[in-house]
Amino acid sequence: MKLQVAMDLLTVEDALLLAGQVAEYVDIIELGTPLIKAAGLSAVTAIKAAHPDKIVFADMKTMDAGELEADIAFRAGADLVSILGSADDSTIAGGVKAARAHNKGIVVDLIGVADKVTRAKEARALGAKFVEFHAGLDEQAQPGHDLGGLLTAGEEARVPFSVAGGVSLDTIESVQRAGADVAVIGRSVHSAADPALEAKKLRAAISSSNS
Ligand SMILES: O=C([C@H](O)CO)[C@H](O)[C@H](O)COP(=O)(O)O
Repeated sequence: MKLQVAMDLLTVEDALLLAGQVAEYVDIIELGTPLIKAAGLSAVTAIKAAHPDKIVFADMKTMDAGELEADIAFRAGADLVSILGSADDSTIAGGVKAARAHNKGIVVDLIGVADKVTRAKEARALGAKFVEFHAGLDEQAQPGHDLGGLLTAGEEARVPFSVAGGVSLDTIESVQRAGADVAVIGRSVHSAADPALEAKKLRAAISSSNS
């Protein structure tokens, strides 16, 4: 299972600092949606230039104009770009067309989708590299939120998938047991007192479960 760490910060400087601290332990560096909205796609370019050996994920959360938005993110240096599962099929297909032109990938984010299993299969059939079973920050803040539902849905869908939604050191092994291809971590790393140490522990937790 790959480890994806989300730079959910607001400036390129802060993102570069965090990426520098954690890159050694991480497979995929995500430029979070708030960062892209605050700083623009220059954030993607800066991170890819600093970490050319890492997979760079632009969390665009595109809802329309899939081909155009994916194209500008790939041109900026992204290897993976997210499109929302709630978007029209043509938006996902447009993003996939751009990804194929750049030899890159689209990730379909199932945030807010009620029937995640069905939409995951549809997204994969449309050409998504993988789908993200995701409970967003607002959903996580609601009483009774539990990662378990996402993991069960991911297992059931039988497509390549990532899991995002408050994943931490306490839960990363359950994400791996569910068969996820990627664990996405935001606050557990960027809000940690020592982000590098947290990323190192997450990497170790994955590695020990592999053996
Ligand atoms: O995608 C995210 C969210 O929608 C804000 O843009 C986060 O990167 C994702 O949820 C991972 O963050 P945590 O939930 O804090 O682990």
